[in-house]
Amino acid sequence: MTNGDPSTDDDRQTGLVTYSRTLLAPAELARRDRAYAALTEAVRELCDAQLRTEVDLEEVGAVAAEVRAVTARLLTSARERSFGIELGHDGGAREHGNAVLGLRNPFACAVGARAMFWDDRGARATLELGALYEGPPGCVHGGVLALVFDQLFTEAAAAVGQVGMTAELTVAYRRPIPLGTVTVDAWLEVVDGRKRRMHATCHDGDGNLTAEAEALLVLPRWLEGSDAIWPKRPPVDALDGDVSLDPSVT
Ligand SMILES: CCCCCCCC(=O)SCCNC(=O)CCNC(=O)[C@H](O)C(C)(C)COP(=O)(O)OP(=O)(O)OC[C@H]1O[C@@H](n2cnc3c(N)ncnc32)[C@H](O)[C@@H]1OP(=O)(O)O
Repeated sequence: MTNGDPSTDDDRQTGLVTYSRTLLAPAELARRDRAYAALTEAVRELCDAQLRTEVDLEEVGAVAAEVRAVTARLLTSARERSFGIELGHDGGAREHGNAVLGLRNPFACAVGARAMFWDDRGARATLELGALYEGPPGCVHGGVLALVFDQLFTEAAAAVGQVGMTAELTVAYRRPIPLGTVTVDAWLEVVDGRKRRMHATCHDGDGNLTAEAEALLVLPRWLEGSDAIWPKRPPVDALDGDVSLDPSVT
């Protein structure tokens, strides 16, 4: 079974999680990552522009035709299915299709330098949630925040070597979150066999606590004893300095 991408080897199946290993040299991998990251950012900017544009309808029609032409160009060579998990040379996961942090996913909101980092206690994301993520007028959609919490729990669990799948997720929304900068911190509280109990907070750009979340992650039975527990590491446009995780945002 192959994933349709000649730059990776055959897929490995571990329970439900399918992953592949890159065959590309590190320098070539980095070159490609930068190119795809630039394309993703350009598409994200397009999405924001199309949401907010007020150009006349004739121009809207012309732009729609141009965008369809560009889409057809990209599809002249494309994977047959979703990105999945690809392992890099260091064994780290390249989850480039991930809905929150995927380098090649224009919907992802935790992409880019300083967006996501990990330490020996958990994970933090500092995100710019703009007009594309609106729920209540001028505020972040509650479901988008739940999505971000879910990913942060996975990141925090991986950072401390206690991966698991989300079995339960509870969010307490304490105050509306203005669109703009939000900071989410997640950490492990208790390990009980295959069960990991997690906690997380969300602060707005002014440092106000806006939401808290709890989750139960369970290491699936089929993943016990597997080597598919990958290290976390900075994205391609790596952090430009040491940033330590502090659960209390100041
Ligand atoms: C591994 C990293 C992959 C990346 C993860 C990315 C993060 C995500 O978004 S995950 C996506 C959303 N979540 C899912 O799809 C999970 C779907 N559910 C499942 O796959 C399974 O139900 C799973 C893995 C949670 C548990 O299955 P399984 O390994 O068979 O566990 P099982 O033996 O039934 O239960 C183990 C323990 O967990 C408890 N448990 C399991 N599910 C739940 C639950 N929903 N609520 C409360 N407790 C639960 C059981 O009661 C049991 O407890 P105890 O040991 O005290 O008896």
